[in-house]
Amino acid sequence: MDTNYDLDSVIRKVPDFPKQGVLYYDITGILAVPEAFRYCIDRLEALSRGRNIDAIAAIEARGFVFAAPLAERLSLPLILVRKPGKLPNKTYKKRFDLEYGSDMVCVQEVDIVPGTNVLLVDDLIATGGTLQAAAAMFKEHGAHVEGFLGVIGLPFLDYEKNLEGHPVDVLQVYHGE
Ligand SMILES: O=P(O)(O)OC[C@H]1O[C@H](OP(=O)(O)OP(=O)(O)O)[C@H](O)[C@@H]1O
Ligand SMILES: Nc1ncnc2[nH]cnc12
Repeated sequence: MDTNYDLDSVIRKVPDFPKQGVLYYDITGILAVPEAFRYCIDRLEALSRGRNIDAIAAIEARGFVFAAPLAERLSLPLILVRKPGKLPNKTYKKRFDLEYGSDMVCVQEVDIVPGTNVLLVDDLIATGGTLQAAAAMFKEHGAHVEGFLGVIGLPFLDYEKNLEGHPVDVLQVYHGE
């Protein structure tokens, strides 16, 4: 593993996107630098190894980018948690509030296997609302949530409170402007 890559140096900060007053943490700067991207996947892998995980659940869209290589490295099934209207077949749905709006997460019914332990992965955790809704959907249908992983964490938006009860790990924390 590359030791201690400075992720902050490649995360682009964009004021007032997607709306006034939001400082947007843009992970495309990570993806543009192969060593930085590899470092993220190495770290996420190290945080996941040795745990009792049966599947990785990835949150659309930016969460897919990190969860997919992680699932492949761990040889675990990858479950896509998507926005409405994107998944075929029967789906479960859950509405939630975002830092900048509200949205809904969906998963194919066939992808939730009762009794399995699922690790939920996203690029950024702000309020935790997205992961909380996704986790509720898995739990309501009999799966266990093993924990949450993110690349960026914004604890000033209270995700620690909203996701309490399960381990939450992030690689880079920001404490606001
Ligand atoms: O912790 P929360 O307050 O729920 O916010 C975090 C979520 O918001 C962003 O997704 P966004 O809806 O912007 O979608 P995208 O990944 O498709 O760009 C981010 O990728 C997380 O999924
Ligand atoms: N400040 C932020 N930057 C990037 N993605 C986000 N998702 C929710 N809040 C965000």
